[in-house]
Amino acid sequence: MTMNSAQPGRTAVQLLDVRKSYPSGQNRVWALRGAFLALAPGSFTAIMGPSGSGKSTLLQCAAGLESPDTGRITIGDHVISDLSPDALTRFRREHIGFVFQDYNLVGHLDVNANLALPMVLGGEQLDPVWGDHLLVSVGLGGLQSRRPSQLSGGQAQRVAIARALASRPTVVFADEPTGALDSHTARDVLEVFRSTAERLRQTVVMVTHDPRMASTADRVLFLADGLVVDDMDAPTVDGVGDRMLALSR
Ligand SMILES: Nc1ncnc2c1ncn2[C@@H]1O[C@H](COP(=O)(O)OP(=O)(O)OP(=O)(O)O)[C@@H](O)[C@H]1O
Repeated sequence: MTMNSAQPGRTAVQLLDVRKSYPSGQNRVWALRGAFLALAPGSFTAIMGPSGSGKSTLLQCAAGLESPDTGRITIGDHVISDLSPDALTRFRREHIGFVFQDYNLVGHLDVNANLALPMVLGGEQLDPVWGDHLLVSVGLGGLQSRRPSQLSGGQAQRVAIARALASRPTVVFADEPTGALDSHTARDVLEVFRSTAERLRQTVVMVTHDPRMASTADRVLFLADGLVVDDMDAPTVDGVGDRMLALSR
């Protein structure tokens, strides 16, 4: 399959010729210059590329957090780039999870309240049995009453992962979810993320700078200058490292 051959409905995430620019003084800087991608349902994909190549912009556009200037973005059967801002917010709440690098937990709320927060903001309740199940799945059973300041970095990121999964989204995006963790904790957290998402049959898209993290994915997409320039199935640490070295030259 080429990167742009998949049809809507048979992919979990599809970008067709997505362009995105930001104002920069009198000019505009092009973060995405015509990005194509098609990701299979249930797949775990890593996005890599040199600094400034457009990884975060791609993730934010695909997750509906930023609007593209032009191009089409599809999640499942829904063309989200055509949705009104209100409809997009509703769609995001129901179908999309997002894990931020710096956890984004609310300091004065305990783990349980942080877990439920996105759903509560959307006017829904988190089923407590499901909430407990998620926390146990990410290895945090019994820590429901802790505040973020009473958690290690790895534990805080596990809460952030559980929170992204709480509404049972079909797709979970993660922007350097292990970037703030030491390598041992990072591997551990990623394994929990992967196995939990696998059990829930979710599609995961993760930006990372680390070839070791990328090599745990089913597939790695490489960005350069706002374009998806390469992809690698069954990645290895050395293979990913070599490809990154070639892109940085
Ligand atoms: N809000 C913004 N305003 C202006 N320019 C932006 C904005 N966000 C991104 N850019 C620019 O768009 C380009 C792509 O940025 P982006 O953050 O998507 O790249 P990246 O590959 O994620 O980089 P990094 O690995 O350093 O995080 C860069 O030139 C960046 O400076």
